[in-house]
Amino acid sequence: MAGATGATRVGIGLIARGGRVLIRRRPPRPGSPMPGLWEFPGGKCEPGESPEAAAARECREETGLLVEIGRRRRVVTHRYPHGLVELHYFDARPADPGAEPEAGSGFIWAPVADLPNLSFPEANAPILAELASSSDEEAG
Ligand SMILES: Nc1nc2c([nH]c(=O)n2[C@@H]2O[C@H](COP(=O)(O)OP(=O)(O)OP(=O)(O)O)[C@@H](O)[C@H]2O)c(=O)[nH]1
Repeated sequence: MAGATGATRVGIGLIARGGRVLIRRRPPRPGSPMPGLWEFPGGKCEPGESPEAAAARECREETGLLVEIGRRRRVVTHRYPHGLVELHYFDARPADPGAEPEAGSGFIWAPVADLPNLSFPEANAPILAELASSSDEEAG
């Protein structure tokens, strides 16, 4: 869905547990940009859908996990060659604290401290810096 700026709004879930977050490599899909980079679960808002609802829906569809969406950490507007996106990043956690992502979904629990060493889409730079600094605080 296009926002007021003409950007495509995207809801993203930072599903965290014990200092780790769920990420996967972007699968190679026909017409889908940036294959091979790591990503958080998320996707475009459907017409009339809030970024929060999109984040919850995409987390469910992509990881198989029912999640509780928490606070909106950050909104980033970024222009890619494939278009302008407005990324809404939400803290999230599995509704069932012991639940694991669906086998075959490709999602893994990555230590937050490792995220700076992995290649993500460039719009993720600010949220990665924020997550890395909060992991430093926890470690210190
Ligand atoms: N899921 C996800 N999307 C991200 C991240 N970072 C980031 O810039 N994006 C961008 O958010 C946009 C929406 O993601 P999407 O997964 O629905 O897009 P897509 O084009 O792969 O999906 P589609 O095949 O349904 O069109 C894409 O432009 C994607 O590059 C991230 O960490 N996770």
